[in-house]
Amino acid sequence: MTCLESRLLVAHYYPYCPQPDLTLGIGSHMDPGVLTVVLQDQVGGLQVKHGEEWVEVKPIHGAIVVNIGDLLQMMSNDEYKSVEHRVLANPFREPRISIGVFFNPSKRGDADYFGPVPELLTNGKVAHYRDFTMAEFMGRLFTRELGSLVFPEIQMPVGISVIFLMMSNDEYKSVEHRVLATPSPEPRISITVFFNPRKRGGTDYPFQGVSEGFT
Ligand SMILES: O=C(O)CCC(=O)C(=O)O
Ligand SMILES: [Fe+2]
Repeated sequence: MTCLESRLLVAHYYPYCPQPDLTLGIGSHMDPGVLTVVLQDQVGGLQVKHGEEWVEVKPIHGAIVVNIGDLLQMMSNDEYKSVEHRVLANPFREPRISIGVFFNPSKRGDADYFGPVPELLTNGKVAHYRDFTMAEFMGRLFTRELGSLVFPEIQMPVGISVIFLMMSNDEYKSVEHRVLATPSPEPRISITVFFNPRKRGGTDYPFQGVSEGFT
């Protein structure tokens, strides 16, 4: 896969902070690219968010930390999740040093599209993201909220219908949902595509589990 050719090395220096409770070394964020490889020294302070908890990434001599970024989350169609992380302010009397290498695609032309890789969209799997160019991606990078995906709005909600629920024998759940009345002065517009079986004859029983579901 050609999406790691561009590499950016960033060295961080976190000086001793006398009041570490009042600030952070690096605020909560998700790396935008494909992968980040981080080498940290023995001081510590890197944390990843796991559920609602911040978990320390303890320094292990010789070990590297590999972060999944937004692009890999989108290319993997959510098989891998971009990890929210931060660095605490350094309360120790020695500086903390870390080195991050950010891996990104180098193809940045108007015809170079990124998105869920087609190989992952077999067996009826639906793309959670639409394709986008790197120009579009970079354009939104600095306007996103920290700790959120670069393309939150590109994420397409996929509703699982009752028929699909029965065909999957409850592997997938039909999702109850609603739309609030819009409080903003501008109208809200959304477009929904409903996918359904075409065969509707009295003898068409191609849907495994459907008959069971109706009994
Ligand atoms: O200093 C670290 O351990 C992590 C730095 C980081 O998260 C980043 O550069 O994106
Ligand atoms: Fe980071």
